[in-house]
Amino acid sequence: MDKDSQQKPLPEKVVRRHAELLEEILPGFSTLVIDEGRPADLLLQSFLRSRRELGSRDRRFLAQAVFSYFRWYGWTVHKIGLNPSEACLLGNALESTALSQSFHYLEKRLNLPFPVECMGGLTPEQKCERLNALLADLEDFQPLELNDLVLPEFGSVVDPQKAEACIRSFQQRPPAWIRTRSDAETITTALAEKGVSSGMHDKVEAAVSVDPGISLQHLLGDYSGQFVVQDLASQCVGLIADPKEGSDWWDCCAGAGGKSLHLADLMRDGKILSTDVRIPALKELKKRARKYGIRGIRTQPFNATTDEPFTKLFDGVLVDAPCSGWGTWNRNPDARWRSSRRDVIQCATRQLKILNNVKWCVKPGGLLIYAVCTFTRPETEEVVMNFLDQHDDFKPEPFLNPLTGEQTDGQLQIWPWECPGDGMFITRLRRAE
Ligand SMILES: C[S@@+](CC[C@H](N)C(=O)[O-])C[C@H]1O[C@@H](n2cnc3c(N)ncnc32)[C@H](O)[C@@H]1O
Repeated sequence: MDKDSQQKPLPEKVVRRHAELLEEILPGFSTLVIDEGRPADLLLQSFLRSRRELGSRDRRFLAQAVFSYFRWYGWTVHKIGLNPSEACLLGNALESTALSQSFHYLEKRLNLPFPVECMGGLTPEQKCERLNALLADLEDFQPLELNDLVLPEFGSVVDPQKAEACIRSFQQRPPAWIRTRSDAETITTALAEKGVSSGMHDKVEAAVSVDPGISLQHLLGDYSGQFVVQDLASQCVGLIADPKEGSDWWDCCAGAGGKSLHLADLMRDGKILSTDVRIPALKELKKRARKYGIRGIRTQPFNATTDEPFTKLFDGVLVDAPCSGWGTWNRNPDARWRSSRRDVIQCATRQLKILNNVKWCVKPGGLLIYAVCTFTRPETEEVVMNFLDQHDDFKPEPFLNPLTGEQTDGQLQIWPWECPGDGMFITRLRRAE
């Protein structure tokens, strides 16, 4: 049941407004996301900026509705052929245990040719079976399959043993993760005092999970320097890099610095050069480092595919490479309709290019860490295999899986359901002395 349905009844004009808002935005959003590849969250942000009169309840309703629309789009629009408002209603029913007042109103306005059942408690397979039974009598109906929830080419670049489990995990929003910078208990206690339940990870000491959609910055304002919002799989990258105290690292695709900040916290007194092609992201990184009182991070624009590598050598180089991002589809349900096998292949080419370019900056005996938030074979094991084929001075170095404590052979695929959270592939390579 969503938050609206737990609160006091909404006035009729609000539920009508919700239905009208969906009718207004969904057709345009569909075109922009599906045909032009624009991210749904940015479209929504921009729409909400243009409609300042909408309150937090309306915003929450729209965000939830838009994301559930894209999450089930493969069945509701592609396969069943519903119009956007109908598809949004069915998408919401598929992930709720009861329709909110606004969706109830929408249901009455629409005239779906089958009964709308709430299936929030069912597994994706059970939902599939139930919908197939409900829709069986519709003219020209083709039975739904789990595979319809992603593009047909999905299976061509993913381990066939894992493909269905991946799709299943995309249909559910994972928790949000915090990396605590002091002790996890202080943060979980502070959250409990605000009535928010949270969980500590049993292996990754700093990691705390909370329900998605909670405004942590707002709730934990007094503790703002003591935690970083960072997905659990992303925290594993820093733990696997395991930088030594006082060492000197280069984070060559640093973005806004999630991993640079983690490396800095882990190494204490070390030095990090954080580079990226995006100058605004580096400015944000600087701002975040100041907020956390972290010194020792220097930023510099750098194009890791085309710029000459530095002459300086580092104890470690982290390549958190630009990738297809398929590992994040449970958080960004529209992203699966904006990416293709072609993107995966292009990303893999760029990833190998980056590794080949920056490897010269790893000291003899130093580390090269390669990470991507995806699980497609061309961007993970194949990139590493191609790199190792060309550079026999680098060898995979075994490490312990931070999530389980089990030994790996130097590379780890974290699947989205394992954290649960983002999927991430991480390799630790040691350069020969
Ligand atoms: C996965 S994101 C990095 C996320 C970041 N490390 C973090 O933990 O927050 C990949 C980054 O690579 C950057 N990038 C893309 N192409 C690049 C290039 N040719 N050279 C350097 N950085 C690049 C993107 O701007 C993006 O910030």
